[in-house]
Amino acid sequence: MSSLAAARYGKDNVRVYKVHRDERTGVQTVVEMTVCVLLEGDIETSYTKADNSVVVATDSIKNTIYITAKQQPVTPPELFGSILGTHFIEKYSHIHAAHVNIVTHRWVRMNVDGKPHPHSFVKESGETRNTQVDVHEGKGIDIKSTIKDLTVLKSTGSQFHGFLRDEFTTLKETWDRILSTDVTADWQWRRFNSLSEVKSNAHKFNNAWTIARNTTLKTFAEDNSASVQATMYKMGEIILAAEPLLETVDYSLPNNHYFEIDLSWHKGTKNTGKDAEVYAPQSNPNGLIKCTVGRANHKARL
Ligand SMILES: O=c1[nH]c(=O)c2[nH]c(=O)[nH]c2[nH]1
Repeated sequence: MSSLAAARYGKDNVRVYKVHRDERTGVQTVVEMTVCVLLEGDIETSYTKADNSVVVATDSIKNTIYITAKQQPVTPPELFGSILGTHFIEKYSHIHAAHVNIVTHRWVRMNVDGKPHPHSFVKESGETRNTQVDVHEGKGIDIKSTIKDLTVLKSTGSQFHGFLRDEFTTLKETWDRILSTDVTADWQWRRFNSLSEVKSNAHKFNNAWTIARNTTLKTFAEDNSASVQATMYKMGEIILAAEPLLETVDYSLPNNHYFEIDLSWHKGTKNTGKDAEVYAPQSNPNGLIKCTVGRANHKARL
């Protein structure tokens, strides 16, 4: 005998673009996002008894995403996700949770001849702004915001020494190395009790994103890094201190290695240590360093 232990379903990879046209100034603003909505509730019989009467078709879920984007603001994404998720639990009495994931692509206004262009944009690298919104009927709304794939490199100002040495160690200590990573930073908001509470705090979402991004870049650039671990912890501390509604800040940082190349085989060319100029960027393997920074009263899960 088996039973359904868990189930959720919905539409993934729904690509949506919305333009706002300011008729007065002629300035247009665009948002492009990729949305996933998964629903949970009294839907067991659709799996166990082929009962489709409880199924809100994933096609209808996609349509709802489009209609909500038309009728409601799509920024900040945390607000749009909350409005969308709340719609499903209010509209369908047998749906008890909606999980909304939004990836917002970075179309940044072009500067042409030093002036912001009214309707032309450039996509800035692979970086995205994401949010995961989980709306739980009768419990509230959990929101996590994310910066994903913000790729950075510093050519000095990073060290790594004093690490444990034993019979498995070959890595040399360094007081000056290249540091590069693809930043994933998440910040978890304390639970919102209702959609109206999300709405009354909506101005904080863009602000927190700006703080998180600026803090990540500034700390990365300015910290004379003892390790990825020590630098990422400093970032998390600063972000938590700046926004009281945040419970935790998470970082996940691959250490994208750049290896020195010994070129002494060519006419005694010096290219190591203080003479190193030409390096070999590595794609794998890479270090992967993660942490969650919480408040002092936050229970650690180490
Ligand atoms: O900043 C670092 N942290 C590590 O844990 C580690 N391990 C390693 O080989 N290089 C590095 N660098």
